[in-house]
Amino acid sequence: MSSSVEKAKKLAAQQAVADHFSRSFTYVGIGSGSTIKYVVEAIAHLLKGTSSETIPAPSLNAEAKSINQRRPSLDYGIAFIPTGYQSRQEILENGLTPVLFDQLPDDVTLDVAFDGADEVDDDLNCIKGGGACLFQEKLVAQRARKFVCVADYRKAQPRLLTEWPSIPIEVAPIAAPSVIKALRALGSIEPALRLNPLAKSGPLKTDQDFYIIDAPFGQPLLTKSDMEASGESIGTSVDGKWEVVKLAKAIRNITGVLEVGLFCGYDGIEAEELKEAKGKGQRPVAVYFGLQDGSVMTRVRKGGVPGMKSIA
Ligand SMILES: O=C[C@H](O)[C@H](O)[C@H](O)COP(=O)(O)O
Repeated sequence: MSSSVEKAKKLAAQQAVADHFSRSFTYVGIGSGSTIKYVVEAIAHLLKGTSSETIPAPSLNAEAKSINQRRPSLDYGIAFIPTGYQSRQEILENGLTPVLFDQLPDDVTLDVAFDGADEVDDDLNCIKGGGACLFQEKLVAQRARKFVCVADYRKAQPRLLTEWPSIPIEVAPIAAPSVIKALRALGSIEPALRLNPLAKSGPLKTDQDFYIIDAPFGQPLLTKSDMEASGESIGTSVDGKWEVVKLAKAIRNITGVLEVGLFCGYDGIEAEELKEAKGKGQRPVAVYFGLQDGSVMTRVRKGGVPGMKSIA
């Protein structure tokens, strides 16, 4: 990987952490991939020199106290919720405390969740799963008060499937052939089971021991703005092109699909569009892109983040 790309990831991560992380937080979601490691490093750097003892007891809410009682070693009073094996390792290697998603008290909402993305459109819909993580990432993102993405300049595109070639889909192994058939019927061109880098090892397995199918669709996906411009409503397609929410819903409805790597949907509309499926989509409130010139570009949800200018 070129050093300019790595530098871009790091700068974006540092800016995202500066804008969206606080020492007073109790629950922080940590995504997967090569960019998230810079987020964890930036958080650890910020927390360095702050011991758990220096956090005044009243700043911890009831749930945190309860976790602390069960886990006296919760460093800095913050539980970091991983989205898979690599994510957990990043948390541990930076001296922070992972708490698994299924150990969270029922009524807890994460203060923030950070993650990477493979491609982000103008409306902040994302493709994720390029590194075979998407199911736990969606669980964690949906549980967070705010979901923030961090990426390098290559990921900023006007529409999804502009440069990123396909949509990652996590499927039950036994259903892989029938899901591939169903994806073809939806118009996917040569959907393929993702193999291990060492092909003789067979299909790549996710953290859930499921498979990933990568599904190309030939044309960029339409956004809400496209639908408004064409006078069509969200959830329909225009000239045979898929609108992102409609496609996410159609893929989720295929038997054998655990989750689709489209983090999408629009406030008020996403719930309606996706309620027959397995939950609503999830767009980030803000995406930070590290640029080649050493600056950071931010796309923010319309009407979106307290204290931040809305530009998307
Ligand atoms: O499966 C992987 C995750 O969705 C990643 O967050 C995504 O692929 C971005 O990864 P990276 O930061 O390595 O570009």
